[in-house]
Amino acid sequence: MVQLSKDVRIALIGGGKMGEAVMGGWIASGKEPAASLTAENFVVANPGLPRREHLEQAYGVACVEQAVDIDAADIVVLAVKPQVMMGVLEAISSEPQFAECLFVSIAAGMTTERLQTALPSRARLVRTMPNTPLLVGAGATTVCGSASATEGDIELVQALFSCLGAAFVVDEDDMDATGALSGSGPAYVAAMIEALTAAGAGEGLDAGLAEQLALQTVFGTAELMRETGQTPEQTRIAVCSPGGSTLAALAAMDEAGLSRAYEAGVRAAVQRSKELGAC
Ligand SMILES: NC(=O)C1=CN([C@@H]2O[C@H](COP(=O)(O)OP(=O)(O)OC[C@H]3O[C@@H](n4cnc5c(N)ncnc54)[C@H](O)[C@@H]3O)[C@@H](O)[C@H]2O)C=CC1
Ligand SMILES: O=C(O)[C@@H]1CCC=N1
Repeated sequence: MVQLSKDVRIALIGGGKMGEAVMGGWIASGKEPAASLTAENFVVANPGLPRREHLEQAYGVACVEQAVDIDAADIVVLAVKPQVMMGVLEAISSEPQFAECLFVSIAAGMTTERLQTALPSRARLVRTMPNTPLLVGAGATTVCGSASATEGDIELVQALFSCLGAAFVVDEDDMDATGALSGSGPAYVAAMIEALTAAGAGEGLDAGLAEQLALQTVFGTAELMRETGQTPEQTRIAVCSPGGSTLAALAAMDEAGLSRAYEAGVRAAVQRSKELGAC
């Protein structure tokens, strides 16, 4: 098992939604290698004062306005939007405190080749694609190395994100597709719950009840499949009585282009990731 020194210094650049979720998850985690991490191990750089005040109050972490104000770091988590990433890296690339850091990017689309051009020459880099359920310890994160990352770096980052759910090492060529599937995926599932709620309300159900039924159905189906090891196909077939209402529903959904809609959505997200990577 990979270990972290209890004095490890982790800098978070970008204290927004995902940065907070990752840092907060590590601080709260009882799992190795995050178990020993406390607020003392972190410093956050974020230009907006309200976010800094929130993070200081909620976690007791030290916050600074700009990344150049960070005085020391071993690991740097890059949690800014792709549109500002290169500017952030250029501002710190010649700062001596970052010269030998392990950088961990969570940004959509930005390739390790591109990021590495703006990093200090001796810095190492691992790229990840997490998702928002890591807020509740149920994230899905993909991890890939770079030309500069060691096997130990990749193993450490996978282990750290495993503290926040499941983490899978993949080839970098698959990162945009994994972002389009699991990175954006919570939005698709939430949109499905919204659509089912609206459809139930359209059939006369109370909207609050319809939403609770849709949510519990998504949760219960995922639990059922995880606990029994059923495949999606087995789960689907088990619900479909011959000549029954579920088969009628799936046929109508197919006719309305549901699976083509998922294909088109994931393709659009991959395309947009590639555009963001070129920002
Ligand atoms: N929201 C999501 O579900 C996911 C987001 N991501 C990636 O996470 C990254 C962050 O996204 P969010 O947290 O959603 O965005 P966000 O907008 O909530 O957070 C970004 C933070 O960066 C700060 N920031 C802007 N310029 C800065 C600078 N020069 N130095 C330091 N901080 C700066 C902003 O003030 C903001 O607090 C993005 O690269 C995104 O692609 C990855 C997976 C999922
Ligand atoms: O929408 C986005 O660009 C980010 C990346 C994956 C989820 N949110």
